[in-house]
Amino acid sequence: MTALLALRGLTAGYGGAPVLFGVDLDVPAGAALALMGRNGMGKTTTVRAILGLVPPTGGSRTFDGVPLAGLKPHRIARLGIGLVPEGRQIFPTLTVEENLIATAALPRAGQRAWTLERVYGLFPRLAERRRHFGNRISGGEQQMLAIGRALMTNPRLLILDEATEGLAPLIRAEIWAVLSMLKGEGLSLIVIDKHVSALAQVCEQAAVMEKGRVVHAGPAAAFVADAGLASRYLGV
Ligand SMILES: Nc1ncnc2c1ncn2[C@@H]1O[C@H](COP(=O)(O)OP(=O)(O)OP(=O)(O)O)[C@@H](O)[C@H]1O
Repeated sequence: MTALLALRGLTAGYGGAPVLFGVDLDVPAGAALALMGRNGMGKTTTVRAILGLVPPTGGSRTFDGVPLAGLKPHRIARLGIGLVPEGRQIFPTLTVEENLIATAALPRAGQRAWTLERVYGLFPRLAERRRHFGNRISGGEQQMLAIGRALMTNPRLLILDEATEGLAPLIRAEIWAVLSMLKGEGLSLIVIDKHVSALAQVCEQAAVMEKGRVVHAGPAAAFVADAGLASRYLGV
């Protein structure tokens, strides 16, 4: 089966300093992949390189069989890759509703479209805060907004970079429940997060990065079950 997203030998860096040294990664359609690794190993850079936000210097990226080389980030996003970026990047001077509308894109044929109502159904707190400015809502609400905003682009693959970082346990649980539901509806996911057991509840696949390469890939449940792997690769 062709992967929805396939990376082969992807290299990238910042200002001539290489960070990715040949990343190989597959995300089959409908699958959820946990992307793990210690700080600074290249997870965020991989995500940024997928979207062309950091220009790759070598290797290949394909999404649904389409080569991404040479495409601008907004074109790549329009193919159906939604990003919930590290740090949320909410527009502070737009309201919750305006944030959701700002990036909305048309669905693909046969896709059940994301609407304001559907996002509010997923996160009722956002409906209550719809007229509040982005910088006047809590961190948890901002994270829900970042997810809702990415969903409004009608993605086929949703990438979440540290989406539960710094959030209270109850809010984290709400976000994990939403991710499970989205996966259940057939959305493909790449999830970067430090909470390994929660990751394994949502993701069936795990990949671990070390120094700009994927050094382990396999079932997430097996990774969690083997304390030696977590200790070796994550230091936990
Ligand atoms: N904008 C940047 N300019 C220069 N170097 C950077 C930049 N962003 C990241 N790096 C470097 O690239 C390497 C990989 O960072 P990256 O953020 O991709 O790692 P990560 O696995 O996502 O870790 P973290 O969990 O800390 O975000 C690190 O050495 C980091 O210092």
